[in-house]
Amino acid sequence: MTTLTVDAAEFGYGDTGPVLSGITVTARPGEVLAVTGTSGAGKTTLLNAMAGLLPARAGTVAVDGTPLTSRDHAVSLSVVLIPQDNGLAAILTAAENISVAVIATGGSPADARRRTAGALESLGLSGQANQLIDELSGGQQQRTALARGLALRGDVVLADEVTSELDAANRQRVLDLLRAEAGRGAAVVFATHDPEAAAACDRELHLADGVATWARP
Ligand SMILES: Nc1ncnc2c1ncn2[C@@H]1O[C@H](COP(=O)(O)OP(=O)(O)OP(=O)(O)O)[C@@H](O)[C@H]1O
Repeated sequence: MTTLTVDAAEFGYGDTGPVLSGITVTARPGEVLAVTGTSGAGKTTLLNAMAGLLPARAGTVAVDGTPLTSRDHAVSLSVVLIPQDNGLAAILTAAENISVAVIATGGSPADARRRTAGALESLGLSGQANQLIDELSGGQQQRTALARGLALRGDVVLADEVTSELDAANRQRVLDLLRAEAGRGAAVVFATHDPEAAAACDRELHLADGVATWARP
């Protein structure tokens, strides 16, 4: 069971002013935490910082008390990021994208085969396993990225706008899968601008004007 804590943190880019400041939030095992806000509010900024991609200018981002130093460090602590832009390799198939990620994080080839098939099936993509990413629709690509994230079985799962291109049935399927991730003990953080999706989460942190407030603590 792993807890990710952001404490009195400030985040920004280059020498420009802060995007977010005074951010304090804990992602707890067994919970789905929604991070909401309008476009540009800083949802991706916060999730990238939680993933170890963006250092805090002030304050800390820590996993079980250990401050994150880099993305590699976060990966070693089982922090999985499902990025907004999918991050899939276009020259690989859907199944290969997932298998490579499982093997890169220490899984055996047999693990990779089993987890890839399971993750694709859970997202309704068994029929797309051997298609190249470029041959998939935007929503299928988004579900493939999610399948890859789920196959990694992270202790912390950061899902950035993973329902933005999905129809209602697939959105519900994804919300159920994020809930299942929490059910196996992961700390799940889900960035979304969709109020209905946020309502399905346990707590909601709202970002606006560079600060965070609890819409539902
Ligand atoms: N790499 C970057 N360099 C400079 N500024 C950036 C960078 N990434 C994001 N920003 C700025 O940080 C602010 C927050 O952006 P961010 O992508 O975190 O918002 P968001 O809430 O995820 O938006 P959306 O819902 O549109 O994805 C914006 O003003 C954006 O222009």
